[in-house]
Amino acid sequence: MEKLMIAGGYPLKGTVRISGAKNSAVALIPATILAESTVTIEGIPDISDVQILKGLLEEVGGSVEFKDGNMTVDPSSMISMPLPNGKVKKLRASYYLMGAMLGRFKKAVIGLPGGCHLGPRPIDQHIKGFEALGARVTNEQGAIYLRADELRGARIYLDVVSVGATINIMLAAVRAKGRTIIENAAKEPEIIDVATLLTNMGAKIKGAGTDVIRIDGVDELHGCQHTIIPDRIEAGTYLILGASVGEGLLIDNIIPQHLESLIAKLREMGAHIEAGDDQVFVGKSESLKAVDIKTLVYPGFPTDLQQPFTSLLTRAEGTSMVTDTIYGARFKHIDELRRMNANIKVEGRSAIINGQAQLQGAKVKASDLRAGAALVIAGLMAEGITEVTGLEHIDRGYSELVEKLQGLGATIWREALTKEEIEQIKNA
Ligand SMILES: CC(=O)N[C@H]1[C@@H](OP(=O)(O)OP(=O)(O)OC[C@H]2O[C@@H](n3ccc(=O)[nH]c3=O)[C@H](O)[C@@H]2O)O[C@H](CO)[C@@H](O)[C@@H]1O
Ligand SMILES: C=C(OP(=O)(O)O)C(=O)O
Repeated sequence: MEKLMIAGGYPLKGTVRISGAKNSAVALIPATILAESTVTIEGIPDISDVQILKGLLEEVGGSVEFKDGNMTVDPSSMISMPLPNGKVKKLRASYYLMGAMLGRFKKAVIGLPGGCHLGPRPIDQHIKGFEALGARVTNEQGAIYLRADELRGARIYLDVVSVGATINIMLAAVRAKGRTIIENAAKEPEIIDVATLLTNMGAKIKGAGTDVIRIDGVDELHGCQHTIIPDRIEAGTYLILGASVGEGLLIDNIIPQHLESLIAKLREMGAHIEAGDDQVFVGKSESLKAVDIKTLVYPGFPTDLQQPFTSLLTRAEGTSMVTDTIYGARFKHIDELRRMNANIKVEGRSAIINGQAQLQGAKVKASDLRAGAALVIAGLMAEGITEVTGLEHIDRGYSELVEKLQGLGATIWREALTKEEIEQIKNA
């Protein structure tokens, strides 16, 4: 077990290249199950969620190679092996195995998903969609059993705009007989990315990226080659870092349109941002003003950037309010930021941040992935040394974090935990 050591208070400068999108990769990899021959995806990030999904595809008989960001999956000898326990519980996105296996094999047994603890993460809309397509769905001892004699296209209205449900229903519907219409669909870029892969495999999908998606089912899907989109959340994390402690940061391999809500907020704070085609430059910010943000479905401000953005707001002049309408309990990073001298209080779904605090290095714990990113940013802003534990969360979503930050001039390294520290974590 390791911790991150950060010597804060020094400016960062230079270019950082963004990896492929975690939240696409975790859906694209299960989607390969639907093909009858080899699928290659370029630009897959080397993160633990990806390694776990690779293992799960192998468990069901797939042959998977993952080297230099290219993942090649031969799904031809896969079988519908039940996956009620083990690795599936380690990540949220294992729920995409439900849609993909149901689409290909018309049956699946998948344990209820894990992932970051952000409060309740229901999957009722996924299940409603599978049932509408003709599947019988039961929950038996913590695993979801799905069976269908055949899948038939249906009109499905999502009661809640959900990225997960939109993608999962799409995965099953591409192999249903006839037309499926998903109404009130989510519009996130990752949905378009998954639809592009499926289309490359021979699926017929129209409207991905809008709130009505039409899918005409096909009998067979074939292998193909696909390049993943850049990770807008990783890119946003570095943009926030650039505004906090940057003296000129160039973020490379980014789609600026995917981050309009963040860029608008950073500009409103007074940050200097220049957006190009696939690069964004963040200049040194002398003074920053407080702003309010509210997380919303895309193209609103992403919930996944709310926590890193909170760290930045601690140095803004004035009082800011952060409201998370997607995951109202996504505030576990706040206690840790307080340990670092931040002046923040939580009221219901909102955090109220009184700036300008000079953060101080401290021993803190990442409770989830983006809380980890928030603490790394805070550590780089703080005076003195910050020690961050809970790296297993950060490793789920940030490829080569230490190397990328070192490349920008940060003093950051990983260190083995002492026996006493391991004991303390076990007893906590
Ligand atoms: C809308 C949104 O910002 N979604 C983010 C959320 O997706 P994630 O897939 O976790 O969440 P969804 O988009 O599916 O859910 C959005 C909201 O709908 C609710 N819900 C969802 C499914 C369901 O069956 N029933 C239900 O009530 C959720 O509790 C949540 O409040 O986290 C992902 C990883 O952090 C991000 O990539 C997504 O961009
Ligand atoms: C919460 C996240 O991941 P997951 O939904 O996979 O837990 C995230 O990407 O911010």
